[in-house]
Amino acid sequence: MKFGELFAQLGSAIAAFMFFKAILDQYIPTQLRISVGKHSGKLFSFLSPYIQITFSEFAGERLMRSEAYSAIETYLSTTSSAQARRLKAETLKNSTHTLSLSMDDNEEVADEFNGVKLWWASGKTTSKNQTFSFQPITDEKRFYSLRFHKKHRNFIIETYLSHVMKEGNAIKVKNRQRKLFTNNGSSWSHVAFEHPATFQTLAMDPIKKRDIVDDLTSFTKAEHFYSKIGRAWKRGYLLYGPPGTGKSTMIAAMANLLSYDIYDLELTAVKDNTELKKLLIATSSKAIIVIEDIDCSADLTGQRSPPVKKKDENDPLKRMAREETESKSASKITLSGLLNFIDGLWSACGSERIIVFTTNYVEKLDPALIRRGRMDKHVELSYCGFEGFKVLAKNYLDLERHELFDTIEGLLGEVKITPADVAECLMPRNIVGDAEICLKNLISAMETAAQVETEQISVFRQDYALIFRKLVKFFKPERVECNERTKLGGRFTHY
Ligand SMILES: Nc1ncnc2c1ncn2[C@@H]1O[C@H](COP(=O)(O)OP(=O)(O)OP(=O)(O)O)[C@@H](O)[C@H]1O
Ligand SMILES: [Mg+2]
Repeated sequence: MKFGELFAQLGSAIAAFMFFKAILDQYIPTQLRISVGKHSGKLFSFLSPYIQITFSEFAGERLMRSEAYSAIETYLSTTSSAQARRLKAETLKNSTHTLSLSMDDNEEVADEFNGVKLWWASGKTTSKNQTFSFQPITDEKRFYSLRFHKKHRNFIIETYLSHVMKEGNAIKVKNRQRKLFTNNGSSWSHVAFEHPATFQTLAMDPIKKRDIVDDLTSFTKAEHFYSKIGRAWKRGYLLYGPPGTGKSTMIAAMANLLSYDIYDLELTAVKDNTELKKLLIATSSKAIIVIEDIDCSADLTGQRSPPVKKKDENDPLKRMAREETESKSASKITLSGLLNFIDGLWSACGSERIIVFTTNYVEKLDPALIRRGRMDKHVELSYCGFEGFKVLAKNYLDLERHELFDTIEGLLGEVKITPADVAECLMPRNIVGDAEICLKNLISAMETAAQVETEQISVFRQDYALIFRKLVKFFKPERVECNERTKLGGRFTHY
């Protein structure tokens, strides 16, 4: 058949179809047609064993993107990148170097949960915008639709959908750019939090480390438990130890482990307890609130001013001085203000928060501040042990073993050296075959420290002997004669 004939036949078929459609449209009433359409849809869904749920990007008239839509989009990102043939890529919010992938319009991917198979499809509806414009503006509404067998209706609605929301939000929290806040008066300002510390790179006793990681992870899963026992969902950590033992590094590792923001509270910049309360209310959940060097941060003695004597009250100068002192002390944070911050009624106005105090002098702190229940976990970060050294050697030099390790283990048992100092010795200085030089540097630093320590002990003992002799001479002069003869002081110097 020639092409011209084929074209003519096709044209007459279309004309015949249009003719019959016009007659049908004219003689069959509109109501009947709509009703037939509706019933055929019902008939189809009655016969189909599948149920469909649609999640619109912008629900109703709201201008805000639907939380459910964006949680689904995040939840499906891994499945989409594995299955969809057409994907959309965009950079994550607040991040220029991380891409997020989602399926393009009109794609479908399959998912499986607890052995139940279901399908997610992406789609969009397009409508013309009513506003006047020379350029026709189209309004696109995107949606996801979920299709599953009707026998799984209850399981999907009650279990699967909440799993999708939870997972999607958890992935979002993990991917988001975290923030490091600092307080300026009663408000917070922030920068991006980009500290790379992790528990893997933290040098400390592995059993202690495991315990802390377990404690933190079970805390994040314990929402139900905390509400069951009637406690606010928060946990207090006290990190103490000498400078350079990794307290601040551990806070960064905690934030990275849990994907939390950090609120670094500078107590000295807070005017009073009211301002402290405002700051607390302004913190979000999934956050670590840190007060570093709590012993130096404020005068937290909790002492009240002594009662005013009657004669002082009559003296105008003394009264003025007292009022000035009182007004000054009213603009300071008190111990009770801080205790309220940690576990007063207001402390429960956010959830999933960790409060961390650090100090070099745990013995200086008021016991009320750090009692169990307030600071639930007390963690001592101490001088570098051999296990800690091995972590640093792996991090800094990529070394898991070396013949000098035995010497180092021996010296670490004798000398108090902080992980910060060990790390400094292990820092490669761009020399080829550097690792051994670094280890030798560390050994000589520890040998020097050991020598200094011995000298200090002997000086201390000499001083001690001198003081002892003076005391004895003061109380029992006749015994000193005897002691001098037996060279008591000299014996001390030979220690
Ligand atoms: N336990 C550790 N593991 C790994 N690195 C550590 C550790 N301790 C210290 N460092 C290294 O030493 C540096 C200082 O440590 P960090 O600031 O955490 O000490 P700190 O205990 O907070 O000291 P300070 O009491 O003076 O605040 C860190 O940048 C880190 O590189
Ligand atoms: Mg620190």
